[in-house]
Amino acid sequence: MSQSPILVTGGGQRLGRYCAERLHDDGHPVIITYRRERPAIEALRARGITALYADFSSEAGILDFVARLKAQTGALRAIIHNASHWQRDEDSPSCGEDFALMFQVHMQAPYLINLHAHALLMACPEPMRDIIHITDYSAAHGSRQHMAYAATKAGLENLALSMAGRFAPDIKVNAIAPAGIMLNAEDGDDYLAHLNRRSALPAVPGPRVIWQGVRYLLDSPFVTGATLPVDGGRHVK
Ligand SMILES: NC(=O)C1=CN([C@@H]2O[C@H](COP(=O)(O)OP(=O)(O)OC[C@H]3O[C@@H](n4cnc5c(N)ncnc54)[C@H](OP(=O)(O)O)[C@@H]3O)[C@@H](O)[C@H]2O)C=CC1
Ligand SMILES: Nc1nc2c(c(=O)[nH]1)N=C([C@H](O)[C@@H](O)CO)CN2
Repeated sequence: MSQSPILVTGGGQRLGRYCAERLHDDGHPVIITYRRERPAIEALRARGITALYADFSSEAGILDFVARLKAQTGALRAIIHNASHWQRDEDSPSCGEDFALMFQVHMQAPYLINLHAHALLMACPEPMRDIIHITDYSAAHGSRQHMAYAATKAGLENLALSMAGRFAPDIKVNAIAPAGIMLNAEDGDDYLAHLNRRSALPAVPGPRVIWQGVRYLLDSPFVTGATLPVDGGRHVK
């Protein structure tokens, strides 16, 4: 039986790309979304991964993507909502726009895609179907420097709870709440030290720990409505 594809939003780099490549290695057909054409996207295509353009910054952009997704496939094994805009709370005139953008990407896109792609998941003939929301440790704990980001990730986490109840028993819906997984180019040694001070286990483990969570949730027939913390035990530090 040919397998139905797994959709990874924002799969062109870092955690999303790593999970997309491991899913492909495991034999799943994979569809990723990207905004910016670049060599990494071409490299993924060369591996046989389908790349669809998507800009989730507006409802029209989300619905445009859904239409192209439906033209691409008649079924989905899973949807992994990884796409994210990470922005500090700036004391600037644009802070309202920043909040709105993170609402669009972290909440409206997963909400609309899950509802409009529900039929694609239901068309999957495999025994299990999944939705996984990649949230953040800060969703349950807040963040003094990333309030809008944390609030919209909390909304994403709450959507997973609601949709787990709405879509059961046909589709499992879970969240993974990471913290301090990968650094960014601008992060220096002082920031790494900061992350290690906040973590009970050595911080910045890299994307494999998120992939392990994704694989676990996809393979577990009895887990839904859960949030898997992948945060180095930050809450016990
Ligand atoms: N890295 C870490 O340590 C942690 C990560 N997380 C979460 O894990 C997930 C992956 O993290 P990471 O790989 O670092 O994330 P990145 O910020 O590196 O990548 C996010 C992806 O989302 C896409 N994206 C951003 N804005 C939009 C938009 N408006 N429309 C469509 N796509 C968009 C980007 O696509 P493109 O590049 O094509 O523009 C990008 O590839 C995220 O949800 C993040 O919040 C949580 C805690 C820690
Ligand atoms: N979309 C993103 N969200 C987050 C990132 C990121 O790079 N992109 N990074 C974090 C980490 O906790 C950061 O502190 C270490 O790089 C949180 N969310």
